[in-house]
Parts: sequence; C-alpha cells; structure tokens
Amino acid sequence: MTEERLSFQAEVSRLLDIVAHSLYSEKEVFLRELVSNASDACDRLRYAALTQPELSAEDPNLKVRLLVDKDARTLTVADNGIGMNREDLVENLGTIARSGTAAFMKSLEGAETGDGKKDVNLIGQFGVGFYSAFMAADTVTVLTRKAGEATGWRWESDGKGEFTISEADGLPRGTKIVLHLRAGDDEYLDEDRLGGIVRKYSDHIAIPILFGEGEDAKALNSASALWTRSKSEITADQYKEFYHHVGHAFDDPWLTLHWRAEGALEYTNLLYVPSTKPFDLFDPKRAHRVKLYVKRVFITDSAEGLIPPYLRFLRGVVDSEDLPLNISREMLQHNPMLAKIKAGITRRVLSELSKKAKDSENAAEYDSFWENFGAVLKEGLYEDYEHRDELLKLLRFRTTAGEDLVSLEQYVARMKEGQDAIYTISGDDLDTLLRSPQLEGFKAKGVEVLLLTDPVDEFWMPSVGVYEGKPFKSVTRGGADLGKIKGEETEKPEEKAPEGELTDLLALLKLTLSDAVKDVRKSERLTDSAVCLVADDNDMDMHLERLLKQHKQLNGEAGKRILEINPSHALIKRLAERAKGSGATDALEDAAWLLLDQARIVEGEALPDPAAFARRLASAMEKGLA
Ligand SMILES: Nc1ncnc2c1ncn2[C@@H]1O[C@H](COP(=O)(O)OP(=O)(O)OP(=O)(O)O)[C@@H](O)[C@H]1O
Repeated sequence: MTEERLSFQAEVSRLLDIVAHSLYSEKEVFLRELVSNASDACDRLRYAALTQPELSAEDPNLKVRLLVDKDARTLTVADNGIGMNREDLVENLGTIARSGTAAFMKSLEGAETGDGKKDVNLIGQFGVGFYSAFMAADTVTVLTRKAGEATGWRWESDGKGEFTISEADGLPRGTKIVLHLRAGDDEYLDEDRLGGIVRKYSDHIAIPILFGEGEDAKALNSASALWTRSKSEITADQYKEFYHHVGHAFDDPWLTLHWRAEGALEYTNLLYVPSTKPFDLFDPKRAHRVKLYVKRVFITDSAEGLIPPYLRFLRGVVDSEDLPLNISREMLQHNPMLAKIKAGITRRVLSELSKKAKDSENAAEYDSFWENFGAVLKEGLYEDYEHRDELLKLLRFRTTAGEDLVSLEQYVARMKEGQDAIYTISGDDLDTLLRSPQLEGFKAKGVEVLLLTDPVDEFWMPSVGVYEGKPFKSVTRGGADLGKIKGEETEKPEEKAPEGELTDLLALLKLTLSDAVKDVRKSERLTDSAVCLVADDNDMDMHLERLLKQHKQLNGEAGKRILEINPSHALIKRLAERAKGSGATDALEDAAWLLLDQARIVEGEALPDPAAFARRLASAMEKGLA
C-alpha cells in the first residue's frame, strides 16, 4: 500500500516542538485530552446512528479502552466511535482547528521566555488536544476507520514536521491512538496510575472507560453522565473538570448552575458562566455552544433557539426527557418544547445573576462577570422585552464619579436636585471620553455622567429610552439644561464676554461658517475649552454616526453639528471684543474656521480640508509670534 508523506501546518510544527521539549510536571493531562476526544467521537456516532442505525449496528456499545503493551512500551487509547477517513485525518491532525490550541499559540507570541518554562505551564492551562500525545510519546500511530466506510487508515508521526498516511486493512470502526512512550514514561503503562488519571479528569465521561480487552475489562470511571448525578455526589473538582471538557475551556467557572426542571417538561441543566471571555464572543453569528442531549444522547451543540444570543457565554449541557430522540437538528428550531426550555433557562440564569448583582459584599465578583459579559448581556435589552426590567437591574457603568462600577439604581439615587435625566456620553474608550469638553459643565456641577464604550450602547439606549421615568440623555446632544440643576458649584463663575459683543461674534461665526454647521450658540456645558460640537436634539448622536460610517452602514455627508462657544473663555472674549461692530475681517474668518476645526479634532472627526487648517494655523502662529 502506498504511503503518503505530508507536512504539518507550520504552527503545528512549532507547537509540537514546544510540546516535545516540555518537562511539564502535569504531562498526564495528555490522557484527559485523548479520552475527551474519544468520548466526543462516540457521542457523534450515537447521534449519527439515530437516523442511520446501520452505522453502529455491528458494535453498538460505545466505549473507550486503554490498552498497554509493556514489551512494546505502548499505551493505546481506543474508541469505537465515529472514526476518521483520509480527509478527516489530514484536516484534523495536521492543522490547528481547535480554538483552544490557536489561543495557546497566540499566548505564546507574547510569552517566549527562552527557558521554555512559561510555555510549558501554558500547555496545562490550555490543553492542546490531540497534539498533547507528543508530551508522553515520541511516535504516535493512529489507526482509524470511519463509520459507514470500508477503508481504514494509518497515520503516523514522530512530531517532527511531517506525518505519513496509508491505507490499513481489517480495522474495526473507530479510532486507536497508539503512543510509543518516551524513555522514562513507563508510569503510563501502569493500570493504577492510569486509573488514577482517569478518575481525576475523566470520571464524568458518560461512556465506560475500560482497562484492557475483553468483556470483563475493568471500568476506570463511573460512566454515568455527571449531570444525572445528584449534587451532593459531585465534588467541586468534578464540576470544574466537566466544565473544561464540555466547554473546551481552561479557566475556572465563575458560576456553576445545576438543576432539574420538573413539571410539564422535564430537563436537567448543568450550565456554567466562564470566568474569562471565550474567543468567539463577538463573532457575528452570535452562536451559543451549550450541548443539547435528549435522554443522555448528544444531539447538537448548536441548537438554535435553546439559549438566547445574549446569554451565549453560557457553557454546559441541557438534557431533555421530552424531545423526540430522532429529531433532526433542522426540526429542532421549530419545536415548541425548545422554546419552553429556553424560557426556563433564561429565567433561572437571570435570577442567579440578579442574586450575584445584589450581593454588595462581593461586588468585585459581580464586577468581574460584568467586565467579561456585560456588553453581551446588554443585547437582551432590545431583544428580550419580557426580561428588560430584570436586565436593567443587572447593568453596571463606568461614570465620571470615580473608578467604581455603578448601577442605574445607584445613579438615580445620587442625581442632583433639578436633574431629570440620566446623562450619558459615548465613545471608543474611557480616556478619550473623560477628556471630552462636553463634560466640563457637568463635572463642575458634580453631575454624574455614564461613560459608554460598548457599541451596543447606541442600540439599547434609544430602545429602552427611560429608566424609572428618567430619560437617558447624551451630553453631546441638544441643550445641556445645566441651568436648572442645583449642583455643587466648586469655582465661582468666570466673567463672561458682554452679551452685545457675544451676539456680534455669534452672528459673524454663523455667517462665516454658514453651511458647515447647523447653528452656532453660546454654551452652558463648557468651562475650560473654548468650543465643542454637539448634535441637535433630533439628530443622530455623533458617536453613533461615526460608528455606522466605520461599518459602512451609513453613507453620504455627515450630519451638521451645532458649534457651541464658551463665553467665559479668554479666546472667545478676545474674539468677541474684536467682532464688536467690525464686520468680518480675514483674521476673524480664519479664527472662525480654526475654532470649528479645533472642535472637530477634539471630537475625533477627520478635517474636511486639513491643508486649509494648516495654512490658517501657521498664519495665526506667525501673527502670535510677531
Ligand atoms: N478519537 C477520535 N475519533 C475521531 N475523531 C477524532 C478523534 N480524536 C481527534 N479527532 C478529530 O480531530 C480533531 C482535532 O482534535 P483536537 O483534540 O486537536 O481538537 P478538538 O478536540 O477539536 O478541540 P476542542 O477540544 O477545542 O474541540 C477533533 O475535532 C476530531 O474531529
């Protein structure tokens, strides 16, 4: 039979090099990874056999076996699951498909220490799937035959850049991973040692993991799905290991929820909230990855409609007693039972999150959840009207009042006398926001402003509109209404330009800037800066407009803005004095354009005519220096 020699993807070679040279003390995790793959392969066959029973008919009892050959010094992890054909082998065992491994590689980019130590610790943290076999083996042979196919395949590699593939006759269905152990790794030939590792990491696996061949081979695990056991029988470590397995995750769960719904519909849930952000959290598909089982049979990990998209960070298992076993993945979506399960899960998860949010003694704990998943949860505010009030209570914000995260309830409780709106400002990052001139008057009066940096804020806020009767209002839009608010004025108001002069200046600015602005007016919100831009009450928020343009959702010219000037600013006072009755002069016209361009720059907007700006600035500087 001809043998083909193929190269690993470059990243795989690099990964294997690290794996092979690691002196990782917990290298036993390789077994966890291989057993996990074997159990997944059995789950996939069981599902496929629901519609094609012939796939598993010849050997229906799915199991994983650990086999040792002390003379040959090999450890074999064998399963009678779905198996792989040639394409599967090349695709799965030659490239980096799994997200965890890709994340591991990425983390290495910043962590190369030279002695390889840091890298090695990361392997334990991430787990690198199949490739971790090379931690204990210098050569790995994979013998596999895919369910329903006649040809079997042999894959082999010493992990040094290449692998070979050839046809192999007489293989049973499923996959055997044969590890030719490295010198010094004989412990992985010992039944007790292997049993210990299986109990430590893989006890929750629902199918039997047996030691040895034959009918009376000894089971090393309990072989009952973890979620079917009662809570009192499950240790914290077992919950955690299961989370790692089911969520393909490497962190500790932030929250573990295990409950059984009884009544008209029966289903068991073991759901986790991660403590770190999964890598695909903001993938446009917004898919969740909770696994759906029906009576312990794995159906899919992409059941649309099982978990609302705004809870897509959940990981874990839902096992229904009532859904039909032979339901196709396509039919699932329209099944009314699924909608009921989703409603039950949503209710429960939100109520658990509310408990955590109310626990003010452990506020930092809820804050860490919020930092990870707050932006996703906010999507529920416009997608799930039914739970809007509950979700509003879960919100947390950065504000101008300090470092702490603040709830809407806290914000409203400290609103100033005469303040009737919840003030907000949105932008790309906190630092830029905090420097916004539009905030100056609010800061001076001690009026708190919510700082919004998630793009989703632009969508939920208009859709929600009010909280406890108080409208949300952007400080970069409309009038500032600061006059009516009784604040804690810290400094005495500065002397302003006289009204008459100011009127002349405003007239001159309007005349000069003409179509470039919607209006020019005196500002209530500026204390330090000379000018700023704001949007008119009914116009689109400036940040939203920029955001939509960036994403090519909005074409054409930018909406016109209102230029506000600060009557107490020295520059404005000087200009007002000059503008008094004198009509437009070139210098004043230049100043008008410079003021507008300055406001645009502070706002983060591109200048329509940077050359003209540079020319005017140079001329003003020249006069200033003369
Ligand atoms: N025993 C097996 N039987 C069938 N296919 C397997 C087996 N082991 C591995 N594979 C295939 O190889 C792929 C790569 O395995 P690997 O452990 O590297 O990542 P993974 O299990 O996909 O990762 P993740 O755990 O992030 O899903 C698997 O997705 C699977 O398709």
